[in-house]
Amino acid sequence: MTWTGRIDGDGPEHARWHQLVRADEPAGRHIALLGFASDEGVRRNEGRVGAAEGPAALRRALSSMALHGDLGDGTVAVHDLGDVVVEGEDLEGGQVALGERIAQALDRDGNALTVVLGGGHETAWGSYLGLAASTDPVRRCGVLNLDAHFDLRDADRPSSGTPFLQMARAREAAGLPFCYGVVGISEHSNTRALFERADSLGVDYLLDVDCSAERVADFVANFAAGLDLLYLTVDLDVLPASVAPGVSAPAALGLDPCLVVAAVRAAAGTGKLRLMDVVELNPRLDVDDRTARIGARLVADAVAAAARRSPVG
Ligand SMILES: N=CN[C@@H](CCC(=O)O)C(=O)O
Ligand SMILES: [Mn+2]
Ligand SMILES: [Mn+2]
Repeated sequence: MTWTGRIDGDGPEHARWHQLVRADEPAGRHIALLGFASDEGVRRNEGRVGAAEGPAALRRALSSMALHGDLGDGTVAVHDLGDVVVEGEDLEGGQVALGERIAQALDRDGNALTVVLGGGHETAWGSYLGLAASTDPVRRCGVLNLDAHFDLRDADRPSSGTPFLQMARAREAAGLPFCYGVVGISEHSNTRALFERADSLGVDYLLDVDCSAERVADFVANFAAGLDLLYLTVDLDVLPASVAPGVSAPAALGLDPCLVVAAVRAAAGTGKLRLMDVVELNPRLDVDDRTARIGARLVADAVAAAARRSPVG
């Protein structure tokens, strides 16, 4: 765990993440952070590996960011639970371990938000396992994905391209609805078969070319309206390649970062956000840590919003 950086002083007015993140279990209200060091999903999906180094790069980018309000004065703690590491090709074992750690984090008294630092988008299946193990099944959960891709691939084995089809099938097997929304879909990066699968599953989506501040805010509000709990998953390839070069599949167009910030804030602003992950950061491909920095910024925005709110049950 590397939490180091600039120090301007000890008081809350100088607070930065590296000064306040702790590894011991907090007694009161807190945000939990957990890394998923995994390359195996992207490797299986024929992508460019390196996402296993994502959690460390996101922590480095968060380290010197300023903390305000209840986070800055330590009233709301940030608890770093370390990393779940995928050993060799055992992605499934890693996802089960991640799910167990997430469920424990979500079930701790005072947990305001749990944030997972990926890993490729296979991280999302571990996130789902954790949410499903922690949550009363009658509660209405929704999965909101900010992504250029549906990741609804039907493949021989799980990968970074399959997590949301895995969720759809698990929900169907349990007799539960699957509420899945995606903001930022690129027509050119998803085949007709994937659009047809999305339609057959009743997926709500907003195309990249149709995203404006108003439409993104409306989409998130409408998606969350009928839900009790929200899980937000952010694939950094939803951003333009100039903003997020450090991903396996950079976007030719992508969403303006202000729109992605607006979507994250809208999701956190519903008061229903319990779990978030940021995925697909590949530090080997990054330029000046640009991708890590915008990923950290999105985490920081969600964490700040969660710290301002009462815990969601
Ligand atoms: N998580 C990755 N999803 C994309 C990758 C596409 C690509 O590599 O070009 C997908 O499988 O569709
Ligand atoms: Mn993607
Ligand atoms: Mn994805």
